[in-house]
Amino acid sequence: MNSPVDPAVSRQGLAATAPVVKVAARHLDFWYGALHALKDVSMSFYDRRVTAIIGPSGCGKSTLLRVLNRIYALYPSQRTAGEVLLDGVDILGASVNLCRLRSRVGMIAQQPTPFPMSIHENVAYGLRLRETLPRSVLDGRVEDALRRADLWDEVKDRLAHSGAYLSGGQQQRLCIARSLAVEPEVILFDEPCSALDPISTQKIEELIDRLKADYTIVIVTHNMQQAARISDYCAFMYLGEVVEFDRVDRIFTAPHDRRTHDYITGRIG
Ligand SMILES: Nc1ncnc2c1ncn2[C@@H]1O[C@H](COP(=O)(O)OP(=O)(O)OP(=O)(O)O)[C@@H](O)[C@H]1O
Repeated sequence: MNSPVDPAVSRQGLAATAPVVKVAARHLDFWYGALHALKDVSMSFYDRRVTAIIGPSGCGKSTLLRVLNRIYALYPSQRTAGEVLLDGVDILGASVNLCRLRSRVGMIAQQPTPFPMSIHENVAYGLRLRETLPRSVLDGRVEDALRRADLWDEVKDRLAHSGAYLSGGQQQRLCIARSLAVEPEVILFDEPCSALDPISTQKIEELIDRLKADYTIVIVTHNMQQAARISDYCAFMYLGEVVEFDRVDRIFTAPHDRRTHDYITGRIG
């Protein structure tokens, strides 16, 4: 069940259309060994909305994503303090099933990373790990994920071919299909277009716009036009802190903090 409407949003008079909090970081700190990379981060990510995270290089954007699906837990020297609530339940707790968490919170990396296997197997792989399905059902789920990732028409006649021979943009959509196949609720995009040409970028942006009807989406981007085009909310990070979080139009037209203003006008970063 989802958490109640965020009080900060209600206060802004948005209650009639206020979205529901899906993920909430509360007083979150993160360390790479001795390096304090996230400092007292508190912010919410809303259901069926796109939230962009912007800020200069090294400010902690990717680190925040890595905490949201606990990928950092693979590295013993990396640790957190505080809470990250997913539907109100802290995912940083010791009892959390990390495999299940990473199905619920999918991650799309900067560089497309298809597995060294066929297009079909790329999408079927995660499904097979989770459940044993008859071939016809599995094929149907693979087709559905590829359709939702806007890739089906381009690959339906070569599902047995290697994913490595697709274009960069197609590979990125294959990775999105792979994530969608295991039925996530939240999708984290870490600069998903930085390695893509403008047409492939446009396709991914259109896809994200459609996906937000069903998912909570968080996107890290260096491209402020992209943040303005596709996000509903935006967080500006600086030196490990969330300096400002608001509706994207406010961030870009009337930021409250001088540092946000300086970043979006190109004075820092
Ligand atoms: N694996 C790691 N080990 C140690 N320090 C790291 C590691 N990854 C990132 N850092 C450091 O943590 C801080 C935040 O890095 P992070 O990658 O989250 O920044 P970012 O805002 O995503 O940067 P960019 O926009 O350049 O990708 C930086 O000081 C970075 O050098």
